[in-house]
This record gives sequence, structure tokens and C-alpha cells, in this order.
Amino acid sequence: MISRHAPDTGLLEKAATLIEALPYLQRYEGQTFVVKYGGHAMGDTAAVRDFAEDVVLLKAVGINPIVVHGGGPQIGAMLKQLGVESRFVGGLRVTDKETARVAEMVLGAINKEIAGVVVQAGGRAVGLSGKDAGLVTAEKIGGRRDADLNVGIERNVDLGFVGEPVHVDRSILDTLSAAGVVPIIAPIAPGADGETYNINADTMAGAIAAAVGAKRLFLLTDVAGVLSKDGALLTDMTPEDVATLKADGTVKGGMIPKLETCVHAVERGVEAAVILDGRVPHVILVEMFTAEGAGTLVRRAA
Ligand SMILES: Nc1ncnc2c1ncn2[C@@H]1O[C@H](COP(=O)(O)OP(=O)(O)O)[C@@H](O)[C@H]1O
Ligand SMILES: CC(=O)N[C@@H](CCC(=O)OP(=O)(O)O)C(=O)O
Repeated sequence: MISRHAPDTGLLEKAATLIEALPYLQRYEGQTFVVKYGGHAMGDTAAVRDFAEDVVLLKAVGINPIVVHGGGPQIGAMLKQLGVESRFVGGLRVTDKETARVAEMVLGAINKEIAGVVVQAGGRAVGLSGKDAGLVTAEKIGGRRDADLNVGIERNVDLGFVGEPVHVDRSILDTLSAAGVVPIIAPIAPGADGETYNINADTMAGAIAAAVGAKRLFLLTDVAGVLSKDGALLTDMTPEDVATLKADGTVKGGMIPKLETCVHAVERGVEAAVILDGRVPHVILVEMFTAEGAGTLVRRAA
């Protein structure tokens, strides 16, 4: 005879968590989510595995995740090892030929590592850069104003081989997603001039998200989200709020291209872009499947 006992409260809580996720699972089924995994968010092996598990879970519940990764700190470390000097202007790495070569090499290694960990977590993944299957064509971006703090003057800096995506051919992404494969994309792309361009990974993710009509763009970094001047987390922002925070100097450095990407993405049809703390285990699931969410969400004013 089989006897049934009332399940303990721990099990009931697990069931409640799943039920809380149900409306989100229904709402997002069949949608595409672009997840940008920043170099600062890639912690130890366990953190990368947690991230990969989230990606595999998204795919398992009928969502199509596309991963775009960074690797800024890792590129910086390799350049240092090679004795190549590097600097950032407005959150973008000034990139000469040698730097572009090193960036492509380091990002290529990270690309394969992420694809491998997703496969280990039970998913199927293929690593690409903008060069594969004509995925992304880039164009050199214009110079940037650089404030020389020592002498208090601004000058226009040529960033070298730093590009921005001008064309995305989504067909390879559609083919992979339909075949149950998660695309993992490195932010490198060729120009029509045949040169190799280094692209800020946030910018790359935003362009991909807009091209595929993603429902959500997640940008995983190493802060809780956008912080106000007194360190409080700003949970909801509109493009107008972003303009204000840029103008008054609240957002600086790498947060500038990140927020510009969010604004571009929501203006080009992405429903919402969210800046998340990639150091928090399973932060993607917390954001997507709980009523509270996490991080800073950017969307157009209602
Ligand atoms: N207002 C702000 N709120 C949060 N972070 C900010 C802000 N202004 C500047 N930052 C900086 O932006 C960084 C995130 O950008 P970045 O270093 O490029 O991250 P990633 O490598 O993940 O793309 C944070 O670590 C923080 O130092
Ligand atoms: C032009 C430019 O700045 N390219 C970036 C590409 C990698 C990147 O963006 O990585 P994170 O997301 O980890 O910062 C770089 O060279 O660092």
C-alpha cells in the first residue's frame, strides 16, 4: 500500500516559486532574449556555470536566448602581459592594429569557453563572431571628445579600429535558434573595407537585439544596476532619465555605452533593456521569473 504524507514546507515553497514563474513562462514563450555577458561579470568557474545553466533553462522553456559576450578585463590583462599600452575614451578602448588582433584572439578564446560551458550544462551552443556567415558588418566610429584632466582641455580622439554595427544579417541566428542551438557571439566584426573592428560588447548586443526584435536585452555587469550619486539603485528609467544622468555626470565610464545601448534598443523596438548584477547567482532567472525583478530596467515612457 502506498501512503501519502503532506509535503514539507520546503517542497511547497518550491512549488510556489514555480507557480510564480508561470505567467512569465507563458508570456515569453517563443520570444527572443539577448543576454550580454560582460567581462567583469565573468567571475570564477561556478559563476560561469550558473550563467550557462540560466541560458540552458531559458532555451528549455521555449525562449530563444542569444548570448553576446565581452571580455574587456581579459583583453586588458593580455595587452599588459604583451607590454601593449591601452586606454579608454568614453568607455571605448582605443584600438590600433595590434590591439584589434589581441582583442580578436582573447574574445575568440572566451567565446569557445562560454559555448563549451553551455554544452556542459546540457544545452547546444555555437560560438560566432560578426565575421561568421556575414552576421555583422561594422563601420569605423567617429572620434570622441577626451577631456585631458591634467591640463583641462578637451580634444578629439581617433579611436582607431573601433567599429559600430551598421548591418546585421539575422538569418544565421534564426537558423541556429530554430535548430535548438544557442548562438554565442563575440563583439568583433569586419568592415566593408575588409578591416577587423573591435566593437564594444554592449553596442554589439544592442544591435543584435534590435535586428532580431528581441523582447528583452539583459546586460550583465559587476554592479547592482545604475546607481544614483548617493549610491541608491535606480530600478526604472526612461531615455529622458538617461539623458539627465549623463549630463549631470552621475553615469561615467563603461556605464555610458551601456545606457546608450539600452536607449537605442528600446527606441528600436526592444520592449525593455535591463542592467543586471552578473555576480548574483542566477540573476537572469530572478529578473525574469519573479514579480520583484532585479537591476535597472530601461523602457520608453508610457
Ligand atoms: N552611475 C553608475 N552606476 C553604476 N555603475 C557606474 C555608474 N557610473 C559609472 N559606473 C561604472 O560602470 C561600470 C560598468 O561598466 P563596465 O566596466 O564597462 O562593465 P562591463 O565590463 O560589465 O561591460 C561599473 O563597474 C562602474 O564602475
Ligand atoms: C571598443 C571596445 O571598447 N571594445 C571592447 C570589447 C570587449 C567588451 O566590450 O567587453 P566588456 O563588456 O567586458 O567591457 C574592449 O576592447 O574592451
